[in-house]
Amino acid sequence: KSHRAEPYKIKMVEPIKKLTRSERERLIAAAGYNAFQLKAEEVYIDLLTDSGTGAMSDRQWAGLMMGDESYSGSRNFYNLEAAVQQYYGYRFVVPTHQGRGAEHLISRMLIRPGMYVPGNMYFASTRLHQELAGGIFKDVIVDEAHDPYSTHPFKGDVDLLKLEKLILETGAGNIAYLSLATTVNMAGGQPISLGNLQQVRQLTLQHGVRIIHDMARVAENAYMIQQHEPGHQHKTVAAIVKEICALTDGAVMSGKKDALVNIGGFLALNDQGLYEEAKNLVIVYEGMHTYGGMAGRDMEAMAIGIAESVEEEHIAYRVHQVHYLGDQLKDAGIPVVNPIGTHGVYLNAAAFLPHIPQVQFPAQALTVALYQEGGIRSVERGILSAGRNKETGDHHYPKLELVRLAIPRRVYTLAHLDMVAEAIMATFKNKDNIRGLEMVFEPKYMRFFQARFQQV
Ligand SMILES: CC1=C(O)/C(=C\N=C(/C)C(=O)O)C(COP(=O)(O)O)=CN1
Repeated sequence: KSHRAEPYKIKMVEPIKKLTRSERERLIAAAGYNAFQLKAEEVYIDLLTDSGTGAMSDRQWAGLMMGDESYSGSRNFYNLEAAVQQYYGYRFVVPTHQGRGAEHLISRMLIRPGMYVPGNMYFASTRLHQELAGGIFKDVIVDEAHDPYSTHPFKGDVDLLKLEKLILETGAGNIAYLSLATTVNMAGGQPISLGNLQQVRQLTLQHGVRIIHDMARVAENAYMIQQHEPGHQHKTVAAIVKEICALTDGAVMSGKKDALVNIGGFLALNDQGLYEEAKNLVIVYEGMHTYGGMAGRDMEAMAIGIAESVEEEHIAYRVHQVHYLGDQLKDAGIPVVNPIGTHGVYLNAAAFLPHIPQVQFPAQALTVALYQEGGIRSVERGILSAGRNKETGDHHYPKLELVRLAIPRRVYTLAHLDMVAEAIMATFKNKDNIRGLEMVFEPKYMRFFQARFQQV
């Protein structure tokens, strides 16, 4: 294995400790068998999410001291606006407190009840905001994305036939926009190819359908295009990022992933009219359009993080680190989603625990086992996260029953990931003793955050 070293040295540390197994068994039971309910200090290695958990650089920390906390017209807003224009190419920027703030605004602006919102697979908060605005999500991703065994290198691709069929059946006027994610989180952190995006753009322009780009992990997606899509290996990640953005009409961005901040996001648009509308609507929900729910210092840190996110050494190491863990697990015969994702390794819980039926939440049961075994916190990406069908009230039954091991940016070293691999292998050896779960408390929205369980 190419032991590529971290492209940074460490200046500040945060001690972590590992509790005893009996302490962990007691704590996860008290948490209703839901790792979201654990206190962070009860977790040894926290792979719950790569969102907002990254480490900032010395320049970003210095940027916090440059916070201009003026209520309106903050210097940091103009720096953020300039960074978005320079690195992403969008004309207008409306800051929001994080990604779902932008999702909320664009859903209210573009969706009328009954309209369709096609997308390359769903993301929980994105789809919820679409549905709260009366939209109907339609999955138009390629079939391979729903197959954990397929090694298709760009599972984030849109199936052009599915999209065209929807447009012709419903009429372009009934399509609010195409929600296009780079990368696709729920498929296992899978990228879209530039070739597919160009074809999607051609089809949508033909019918006058907007593309709104969910760009939380666009730098990782660009890296996969550079590395694996023929014809792009001589381009910089920064150039590919701009090419991707140029094929869309606007974007919602959670700065908490690729842009390396702990809070922050924005809505970016090219259409002046939509921008004026967003500038007004943001006041209602996020605050003035020059701060959008963020302190000036946070906007400065995000402007700097955007520039850092496309640096070649940074993004190459970031994805390499994820593949370092994924390849170890694959070599050990652990069932993982192929290809290995760009921000996390996804365990195929259905294959890991074939004795647990989907209605007993096998992926959730596996997250519990990983915490008991190694103090590792992971997240369920299966039937629990898929929620209930609005019409029937029954669970959605996704083909993908996964556990995501999301790797925070610039936080853990390869040695920590060796510990994670060891714990997963030990859990796999012991898998027949893992029991299913039944839900004893089910929240109304995005139930996976606060649901509680007991063991079957
Ligand atoms: C693709 C995508 C996401 O992954 C996303 C949030 N993801 C989280 C929190 C995660 O754990 O993956 C969001 C919402 O962003 P937000 O967590 O509100 O800043 C939008 N799009």
